[in-house]
Amino acid sequence: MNVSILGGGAWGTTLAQTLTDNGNLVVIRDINKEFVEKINVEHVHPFFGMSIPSSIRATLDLKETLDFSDVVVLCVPTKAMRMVLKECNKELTKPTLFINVSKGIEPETSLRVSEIVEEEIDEKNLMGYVALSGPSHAEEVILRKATALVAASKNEALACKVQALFSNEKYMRVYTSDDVIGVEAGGAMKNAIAIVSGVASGMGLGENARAMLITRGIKEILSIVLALGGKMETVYGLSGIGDLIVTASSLNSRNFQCGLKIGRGMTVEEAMGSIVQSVEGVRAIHAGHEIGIKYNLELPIIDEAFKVVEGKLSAKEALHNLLSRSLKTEKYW
Ligand SMILES: NC(=O)C1=CN([C@@H]2O[C@H](COP(=O)(O)OP(=O)(O)OC[C@H]3O[C@@H](n4cnc5c(N)ncnc54)[C@H](OP(=O)(O)O)[C@@H]3O)[C@@H](O)[C@H]2O)C=CC1
Ligand SMILES: O=C(CO)COP(=O)(O)O
Repeated sequence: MNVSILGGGAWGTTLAQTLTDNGNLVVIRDINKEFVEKINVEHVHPFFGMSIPSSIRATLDLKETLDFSDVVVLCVPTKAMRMVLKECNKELTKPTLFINVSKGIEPETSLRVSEIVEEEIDEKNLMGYVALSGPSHAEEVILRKATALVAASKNEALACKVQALFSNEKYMRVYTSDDVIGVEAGGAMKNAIAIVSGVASGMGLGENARAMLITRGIKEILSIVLALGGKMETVYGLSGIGDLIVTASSLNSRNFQCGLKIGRGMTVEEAMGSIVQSVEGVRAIHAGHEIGIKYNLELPIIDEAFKVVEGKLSAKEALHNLLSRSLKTEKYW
């Protein structure tokens, strides 16, 4: 098959390799001329520097990319998603399958990517939508290390199509799901908790504190996913707890690194500015806080994290607030 990828950063270029390994032809569109040249001329991954298959082509031209295929992988940061989709809708000439691999919630609207696609892509241009997510550091997938993902769609046939497209017996196993909300919301909110976990490490708190924040963070992710209409079982799966495990305790995670820097004393702006690649979690903290207000959810960790990223509270004060809450029975739903 021909597959188009929008966003040739760490993840987009890595998935291009997997798709190529599976016998597909891939064109990547990126706005960064340097990345495009690295892929086309040097045949190397723009971030990781290792060789990638020479058949992968990159271009700055959106129309050329959309004309290449009726399967489009969305891999730009969520903050750019609406703008990119608006541009796509103007150029599309056929019904297209959108596969979203970005993990975020839109800042101003708190919408998930499937909702942005519905708003921006005309019905005549939309074949369907699949969210593909799970514990998958690009740094490992580019080395073809064993990884599992979940492909979620309201349309079972399309979820199966994406499962077949990305699965590779040597290193990639894809499951299907019908819970788009659960996969998208869990994938976004795990980034919020990964930042919190990084902050705890940066403050010099121990592994006990990190385990506490991750475990109680799962409760908050669950509350958000259920409030938005997702399923509990999805939170327990690859896109929820699975991705939280890989993100909230790894230096490969940009979100964890961002938290680490905040915990060591950088401002949020300094921490974000020092990481070249996309960090989605700060916006996820804002979105989680807003969703909590809208649905009247108890989200102590996310609410304290919100005050920290807003500069209203130090991480130390936030920790004190969390520890001094009224004592209660442990409950998860
Ligand atoms: N890295 C990983 O391991 C994984 C990442 N993800 C998710 O994938 C998404 C992308 O992450 P990742 O690839 O790591 O991020 P990167 O920052 O590495 O890449 C994003 C790419 O999108 C481009 N881009 C930014 N804005 C626009 C725009 N307006 N129009 C077109 N292209 C744009 C960037 O160009 P420029 O450099 O010029 O800004 C860059 O090439 C995120 O949501 C992330 O959570 C999911 C799974 C794994
Ligand atoms: O989502 C990821 C791994 O599954 C990547 O996480 P970071 O964006 O924190 O690097």
